Amino acid sequence: MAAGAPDPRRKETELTVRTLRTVDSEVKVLGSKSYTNRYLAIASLSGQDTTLENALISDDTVYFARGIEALGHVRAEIDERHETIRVTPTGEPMRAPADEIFMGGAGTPLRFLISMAGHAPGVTTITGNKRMQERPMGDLLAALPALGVDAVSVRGNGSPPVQVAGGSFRGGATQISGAVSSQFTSSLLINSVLAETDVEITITDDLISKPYVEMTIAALAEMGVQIKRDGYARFTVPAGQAFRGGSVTVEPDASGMSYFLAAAAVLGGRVTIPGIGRDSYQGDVGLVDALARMGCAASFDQKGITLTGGELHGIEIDMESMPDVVPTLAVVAAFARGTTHISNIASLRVKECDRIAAVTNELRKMGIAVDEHHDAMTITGGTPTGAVIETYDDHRIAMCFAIAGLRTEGVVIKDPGCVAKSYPTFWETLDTLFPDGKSTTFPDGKSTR
Ligand SMILES: O=C(O)C1=C[C@@H](OP(=O)(O)O)[C@@H](O)[C@H](O)C1
Ligand SMILES: C=C(OP(=O)(O)O)C(=O)O
Repeated sequence: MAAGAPDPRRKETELTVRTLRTVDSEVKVLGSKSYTNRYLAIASLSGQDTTLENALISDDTVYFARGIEALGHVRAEIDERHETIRVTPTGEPMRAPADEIFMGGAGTPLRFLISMAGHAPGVTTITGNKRMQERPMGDLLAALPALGVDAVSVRGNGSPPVQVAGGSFRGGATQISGAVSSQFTSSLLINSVLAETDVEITITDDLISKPYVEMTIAALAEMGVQIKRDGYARFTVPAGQAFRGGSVTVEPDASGMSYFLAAAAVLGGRVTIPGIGRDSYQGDVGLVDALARMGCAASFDQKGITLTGGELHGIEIDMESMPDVVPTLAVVAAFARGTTHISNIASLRVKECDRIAAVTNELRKMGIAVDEHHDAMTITGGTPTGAVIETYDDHRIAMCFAIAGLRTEGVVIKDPGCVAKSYPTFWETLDTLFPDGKSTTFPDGKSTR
């Protein structure tokens, strides 16, 4: 849905989700956050005029567009109505801005910008909101000096604010841990393209969230840049490659899609998402197979992805490669017969909130038994009851519990506007599932539209 006048619900303190008997809808979801971030980064380094079509225009991508512009070498023109972002060189070289760059809660953009600032002569200071100032950057900061870039955490705790001394991104060989976030590796891969010499990146342990690195390599290839690799152990970025500009089209967001697939799963209805298929590099498409294992029917064809709900039962699943859809699957598991064990998800503890703790707390409020482990969650399905859901300034907690509210009476979502991080039109899209076009009410029962 094209962004029109901003949805007034973004400013509410809480909303009650209306229940829905069933669903049979085609849902057009917004463009991918991860692809939009990658294309923005690559376009900004390319020296070419580049237009992103079907771009995600949300808090995170707007922070990134403004962050890139702060380095002085490009303009990023956002056209919300047409869902495009046009990146054009200003003709000026990159340079560290005098003011610090504030990136809000945008984790991937902030991590991409740290390495990018390595190309900007002078000292760039990059910070974010309160939660961002707790999120880890240390592995990335430790990997940059070997390439010629000094980057430090101002408070010495590995989190923003970060200061980057740029202008001598030489290249060479570096090492990085892949255990905390794949975004560090993606940040190095993208920004190494402008290094003076080849860059060799050795991953010192097991890389998590691998599909995101595949997405980075695919986005680079689409824009003319090749990466050499030895599996996930070593990547080489050859120097002196020419970028392709022009226009790129962002595919629908697989994490955003998850909420509407979950609606089909919990309501026993059917939802089709056009414009995305099994061949996507977005690892979150894997949720479709997970929901099929839980009893839904899935099909991938020229129409896109269709999920039809069925008798739900619990499963055992390792979700290391699709962390962002863990909260979605956990909510579906609350309605399933038996137990669902989700493993290998320690990275959820350092996202917009501690998502293992948040999902555990909020499902328990709905009367669902959850065992919380450091890197896992065990959910025993049942009949969830209505509750007031805290969302912890985390878009994904708001969106997945909204789906619980389609089936369970009395689910109130606090701070519904937090969806703007990745899905500003979420509530409007949810409206489209309802025959009367209204998915929410104010807590006094008055319809919002
Ligand atoms: O590269 C990306 O676009 C992302 C990588 C993932 O992070 P981790 O690699 O930290 O798991 C994911 O959670 C995030 O929403 C987007
Ligand atoms: C973890 C997320 O984002 P980021 O790390 O980019 O802030 C997310 O969108 O779920």
